Amino acid sequence: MPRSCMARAPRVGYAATVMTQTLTLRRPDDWHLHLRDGAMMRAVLPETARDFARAIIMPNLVPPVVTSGDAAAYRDRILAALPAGAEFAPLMTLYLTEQTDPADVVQAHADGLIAAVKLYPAGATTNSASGVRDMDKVQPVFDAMAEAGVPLCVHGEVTDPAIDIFDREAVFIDRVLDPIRRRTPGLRVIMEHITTSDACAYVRESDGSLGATITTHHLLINRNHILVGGIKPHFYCLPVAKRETHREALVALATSGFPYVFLGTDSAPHTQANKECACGCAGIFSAPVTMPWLAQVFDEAGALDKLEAFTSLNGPAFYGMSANEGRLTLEKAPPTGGPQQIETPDGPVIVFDPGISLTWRVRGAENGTG
Ligand SMILES: NC(=O)N[C@@H](CC(=O)O)C(=O)O
Ligand SMILES: [Zn+2]
Ligand SMILES: [Zn+2]
Repeated sequence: MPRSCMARAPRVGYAATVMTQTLTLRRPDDWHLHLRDGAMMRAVLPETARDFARAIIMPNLVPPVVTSGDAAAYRDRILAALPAGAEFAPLMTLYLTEQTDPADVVQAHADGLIAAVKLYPAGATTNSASGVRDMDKVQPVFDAMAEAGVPLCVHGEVTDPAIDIFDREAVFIDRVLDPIRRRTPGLRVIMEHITTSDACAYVRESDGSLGATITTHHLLINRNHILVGGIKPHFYCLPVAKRETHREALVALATSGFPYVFLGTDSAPHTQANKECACGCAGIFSAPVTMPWLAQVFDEAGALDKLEAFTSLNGPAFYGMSANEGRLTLEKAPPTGGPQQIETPDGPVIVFDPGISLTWRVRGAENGTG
């Protein structure tokens, strides 16, 4: 990739102080992850399984994971691709369509096959063409989910072409999300990959039925990183990064210890060729470097004591699961120069690099049950 074109961040960088500080956390989980399928999945899966014990697996394959049968087959392909000795559990999701059968959803959840259902407004993001156009058509599914306690993960952006791309998340809250929640009492909702102070304010009002995930990259980049000094396709994702005040609101919320906010990396691999082209795909691949970058963000915010809540405690609590017994240790020391890209048979996938120096690294993981 054209490293010379990578952002030198216009905002103040982090100090590169070298100390022998360590931080041991319960092993983290990733509550929003794209593993894809086939050769790409085999290439990226070890990058998540190394640091994370569990991940919510996004269902936006082509074709999508729409039935319990699809989810079981996809889960088996993931388990078969795990490196020997890896302790990693994929938490499966179903892709909500206007044809989704409420009974299939409820049964799949009762069987422990799925952890959640995913709502993509049709056309909102990568591989969302089969998503929902008319929310009324899926109300019976929402009602059944509320009754059975099945969480709903949401890509929260409107697709109305009249709405500016930077406003699509805030408008979604008012026009779509809040109405769904009002007409479906008891429905547990996760607003995924939030990017705005509007979403932060909305989730802060939660009574426990609404949670939110925040990605690694939205804690580190703003829209200037994408657009100033040349267009940077590796910083392009959806929802698109917003202005700096929004990033600051996200950091404040993530580092606050607020119980209904947790990590969802949205690590979304696309090949370099599919990112660096005339119509580059949305998605940032952060799995290999997420934990060091998060340590740096929390360190800089003076909130290292809140990192474990964000990565390892709040998510399982929201989903009604136990925290992991294993541990992950990070150390404040210069990174050992991990790979800047992952090789796949389809071509390289570039690893997220916000263009400032990284001062934390993962020392290692100790597994435990759970
Ligand atoms: N976040 C992204 O920019 N892309 C994701 C889809 C998504 O999570 O919206 C992908 O599948 O590539
Ligand atoms: Zn999304
Ligand atoms: Zn995603």
